[in-house]
Amino acid sequence: MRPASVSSSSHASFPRFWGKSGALRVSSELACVEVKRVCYRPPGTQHSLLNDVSLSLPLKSFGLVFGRSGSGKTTLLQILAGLSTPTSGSICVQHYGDDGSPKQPPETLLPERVGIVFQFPERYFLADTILEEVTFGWPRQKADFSTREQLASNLQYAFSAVGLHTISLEENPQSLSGGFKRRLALAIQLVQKPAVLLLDEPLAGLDWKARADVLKLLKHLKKELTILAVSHDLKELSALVDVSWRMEMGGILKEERLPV
Ligand SMILES: Nc1ncnc2c1ncn2[C@@H]1O[C@H](COP(=O)(O)OP(=O)(O)OP(=O)(O)O)[C@@H](O)[C@H]1O
Repeated sequence: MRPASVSSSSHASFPRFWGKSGALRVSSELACVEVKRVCYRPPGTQHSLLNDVSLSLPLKSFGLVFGRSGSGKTTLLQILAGLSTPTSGSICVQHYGDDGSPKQPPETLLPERVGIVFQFPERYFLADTILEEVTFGWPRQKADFSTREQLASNLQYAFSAVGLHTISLEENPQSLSGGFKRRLALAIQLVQKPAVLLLDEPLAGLDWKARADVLKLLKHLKKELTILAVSHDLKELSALVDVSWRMEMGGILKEERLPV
C-alpha cells in the first residue's frame, strides 16, 4: 500500500501526506502504520467482526475511526494492540523513500510498541496511590531491575507530558478530577514510550471542562506520537484529525472525511 496511491477522493482537499498548511512534508523518513487486509473472526464463531480492513496512518499523525455502535471499531483497536490475533492480514510499519516507494521490508508492529487507553479507563484504577497505579504492571523480578529503572526514568517524562508533574504520587487516583483521571490513564501508557497510542472514546463521560482539557492535551501529544482514536465525538476532535475512516456494520472500513 504505497502512500501516493491511497489518498481518497473524500480527502482530496487534504491529501494524506500534505500538512494542513498545504506544504508537502519533505522527509526521507516518511513511515506509516499499515493495517493490511485484516479479517477477524473470534475463535469458535462463524461471524466475522472485521472484513478485509486496510488503513495507512503516517507516523506522528492523528487518525480517527468513526461509525455506528457495534460496527467493529473497538475490535480493530484490540487487534492493533495485540489483544486479539487477526484471522488473516498483517499490521506493520512501512518506511517510504521520497519517491513514495517502500524503502525496506515492513517491520511488524510489536504489541510492546502500542499503548491503548480503553473507554472509561478510570473505572479500572485499582490502587490507593498514583504511584502504585502507574507501577502496577511493571515487572517485579530481580532480573528486571534495569527495565524498572528505565520505566522509572520514563515516569517523569510521562507525567510532564500530560501535565501531572505537580500532583503528589501519594494521592489517591480516585480523588482526581475527571480530566486528571484521563491524564493519569494516558501517563500510564506513555511510561512505556509507545510508538502508537490507541484511544477508545477519549472524551466519553467527561464534562465540558475536562473535555476541553483532554483535547488540549491530545493536541500536544500529537506532536510526538502516532494516535489512532475511535470516537463518536467527531466535531470536538475534528481539529486534531489528519485522516479518518468510517467503520460500516460488518467491520468494513472506508476512508472518509468526517461528516461535520
Ligand atoms: N469476542 C466476541 N465474540 C463475538 N462477538 C463479539 C466479540 N467481541 C465483540 N463482539 C461483537 O462485535 C461487534 C463489534 O463490537 P465492537 O465493540 O468492536 O463495536 P464498536 O464499533 O466499538 O461499538 P461501540 O461504538 O458501541 O463501542 C458487536 O456486535 C459485538 O457485540
